[in-house]
Amino acid sequence: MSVSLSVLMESSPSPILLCPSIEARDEKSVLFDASKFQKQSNLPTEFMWPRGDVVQTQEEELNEPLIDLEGFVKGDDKVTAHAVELVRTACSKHGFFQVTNHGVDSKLIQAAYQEIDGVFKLPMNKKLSFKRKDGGFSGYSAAHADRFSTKLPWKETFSFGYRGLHSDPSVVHYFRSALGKDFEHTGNSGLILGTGPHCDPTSLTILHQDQVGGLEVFTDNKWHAVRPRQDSLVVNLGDTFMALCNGRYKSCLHRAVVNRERERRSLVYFVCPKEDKVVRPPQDLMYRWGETREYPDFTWSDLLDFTQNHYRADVATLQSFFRWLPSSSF
Ligand SMILES: O=C(O)CCC(=O)C(=O)O
Ligand SMILES: [Fe+2]
Repeated sequence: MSVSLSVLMESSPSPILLCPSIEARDEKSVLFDASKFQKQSNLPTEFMWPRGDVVQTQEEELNEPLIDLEGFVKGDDKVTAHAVELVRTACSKHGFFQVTNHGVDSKLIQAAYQEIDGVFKLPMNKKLSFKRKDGGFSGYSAAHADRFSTKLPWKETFSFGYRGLHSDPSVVHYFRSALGKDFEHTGNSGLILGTGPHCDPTSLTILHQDQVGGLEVFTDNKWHAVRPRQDSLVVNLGDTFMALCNGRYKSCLHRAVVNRERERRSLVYFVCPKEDKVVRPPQDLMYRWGETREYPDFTWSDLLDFTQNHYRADVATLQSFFRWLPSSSF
C-alpha cells in the first residue's frame, strides 16, 4: 500500500509573523511583530480580505449529527450502515462531517499540541532555520508571504510529510475499501482571516481544532461555525476526492477565522494520492452510476505543483487547475 500523508500544524495569530512590511513591500520578506497589530484597528493591509470575499460571520453553529465510529471500528454491520448513510448525506451536501470514537488517543492529540507549541515559541531566526523550501513539504512557513503579497493568511504553519503508515485512520480505511485501488492515498473576524475561504486540493483532510474555535464551513448559502469538540475529528473532502467521485461528493468550502484575544491552533492531517497516480473515478462506479466524466484525468503531482507554485487554493482551484493544465481540454 502506498501512502502519502502530510501533517500541518498551525497557530494563528502568532506573536510574530513573517510577511512583507508595508514600508518594504518590494524588498524580500522581512520580519515584523504582528502582536503590535493585534490590539490596533489599523491592521496591515496584506491581511485584509475584500468584503466581497468575506461573507458576514454567522453566529450560527453548524448543526450536523456527530458520527460515532465505535460500531464501525468494532465491525458492527448495522451500526456501520447507519454511519455510512450519515457520511453519504454529509458528503453529498457539503463534504464535511465530524467523527467521535475515532480511535485516536486524546492524550496523543494533547501531546501534539504541546510539542508544536514549543516549535512556535522558538525565536524567529530558529524557526527560519527550518523554513519550508520552495515546492517542499516539510518545514516552517508564515503567512505565505514568500508566495503572495495580498490576502495573506494570518497564520504560521509547521508541516511534515511521510509515507508508508502501517495502519490507516479508520475513516481512510473506510474510503479505501469503498473506492478500492483508485483510492491509493499515499483577529478581526470577518475581515482578517486565519485561513481564507478555500477547498483543500487534497483527497481528505482530518482536522482537530483547539477550544478557541474559528473553523467555519459554507453550507446552505451561509458560513457556519464548527463548535470545537475535544473528542472529535473533523473530516473534509478535498478537490481530489471530488474528482475521484465524479463530483458526486463535494469538496468542502471552509475557512478559519482568528480573533484578537486568543491564539488558535489546529492539527491538520492531509491525505493525498501518490504523486504519479492518475486521478479518475473507478470505472465500475461510473458504470453503476451511469454518469459521464465531469473532470479530466490528472495526477496529484500536477495539482500539487499548481497549488504550491502557481495558485493559492481557493473555492475555484480545480477549475483554474484544468485551465492551467496544458493537456486538459477543459
Ligand atoms: O485551521 C483550520 O482549522 C483549517 C486549516 C485549513 O483549512 C487548511 O490548512 O487547509
Ligand atoms: Fe483547508
